[in-house]
Amino acid sequence: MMKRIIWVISGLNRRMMKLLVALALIAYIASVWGTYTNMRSIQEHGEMKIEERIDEAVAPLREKIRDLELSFSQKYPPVKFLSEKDRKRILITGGAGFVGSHLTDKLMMDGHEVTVVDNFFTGRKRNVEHWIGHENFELINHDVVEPLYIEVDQIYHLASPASPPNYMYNPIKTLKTNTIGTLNMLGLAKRVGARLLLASTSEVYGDPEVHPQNEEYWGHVNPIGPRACYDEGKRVAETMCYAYMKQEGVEVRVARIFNTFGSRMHMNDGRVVSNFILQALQGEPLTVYGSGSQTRAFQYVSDLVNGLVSLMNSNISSPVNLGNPEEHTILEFAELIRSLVVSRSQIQFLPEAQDDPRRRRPDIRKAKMMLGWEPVVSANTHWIHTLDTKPR
Ligand SMILES: O=C(O)[C@H]1O[C@H](OP(=O)(O)OP(=O)(O)OC[C@H]2O[C@@H](n3ccc(=O)[nH]c3=O)[C@H](O)[C@@H]2O)[C@H](O)[C@@H](O)[C@@H]1O
Repeated sequence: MMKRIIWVISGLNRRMMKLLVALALIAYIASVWGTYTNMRSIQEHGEMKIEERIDEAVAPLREKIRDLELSFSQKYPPVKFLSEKDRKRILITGGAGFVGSHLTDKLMMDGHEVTVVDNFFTGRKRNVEHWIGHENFELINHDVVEPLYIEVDQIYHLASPASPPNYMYNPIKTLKTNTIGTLNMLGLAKRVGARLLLASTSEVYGDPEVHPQNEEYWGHVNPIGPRACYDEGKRVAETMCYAYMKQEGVEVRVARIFNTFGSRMHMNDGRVVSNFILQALQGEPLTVYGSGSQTRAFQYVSDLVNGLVSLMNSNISSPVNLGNPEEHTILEFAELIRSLVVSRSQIQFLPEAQDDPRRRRPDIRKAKMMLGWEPVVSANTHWIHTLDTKPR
């Protein structure tokens, strides 16, 4: 009997055991599955959390980048689109200077690719800073006295100090810039097959015996005077252009630029326009050198820039005068500035500058006839903008 009971119990136990083992197995599998799914959800949750955190941290940066991109694309003056065929690669030496920066504006706005080269002796970065970062624009800090190797289609060679106090300050540097600098640029033009426009000057006529000055006149320059570094430097630069044209077939253009004024002239430039305006604004005496009977004719910078571009794209290789023939004595000019600024400044007569040209006025018939160019801006309305630095 006892055996039977034990057998029943053990039979029961065996079945129970099986049941218990099965249950334990199921529980184990369930728990393993649960842990696995739990772990996956924790992991997924964790990954999501990390992503969320990264997103949170990056979002303000993304916004900043978007703002920057927007401000970049908005800050440039409007630029025309030019097809590959019409778009030129243009180098402007002295492109951060007074005339150079206005030329840069014009060529950029016309849709060309512009490389400005300047050693910042008289040029200023801020004259072209509104183009920095634009895909068509490049600024290179370089002195043209050193050779330059770049690929371009046209070269506007403007690099040189132009104000008498500036060019007389370091006459050897002025000579090197106008001679070695011009040789380097003509060498570049020859190598890459570019056309070069030289910014020459009315100073090649010196203290002229012919009035008004036309392009046929050979000039009257003192080769050993204080202005010679500039006058003779520009004269030999012209000579170099025609030697390269004749011997190497380089396409050259020569603009003889007469007195020019406009925004971005530096207030310490030392030329008469900025001197008189600054003196009148500060109520200081207007410094007239000599009797003030010497004459000049002033053109506004936008007229000059249009003339330069039109000459570059013409087929005229001989020199062309670019200037406004409206002539004033320096004394008349001092009085005009005084009345425009409504200033109580006195006029102070100082000793005459050595070799100062007594008369200067361009004969612009050639430019009118061959380029269809003439000044359109009446100088009088623009004197006051001279010391502005903003794009205008
Ligand atoms: O303005 C320009 O674009 C030209 O300026 C200068 O030629 P310059 O005519 O001697 O220029 P200024 O220094 O402005 O002198 C003009 C006249 O004003 C007189 N001046 C100048 C400054 C001053 O404070 N007071 C004064 O009476 C000068 O003696 C000169 O007779 C440069 O030499 C040229 O290359 C340049 O093209």
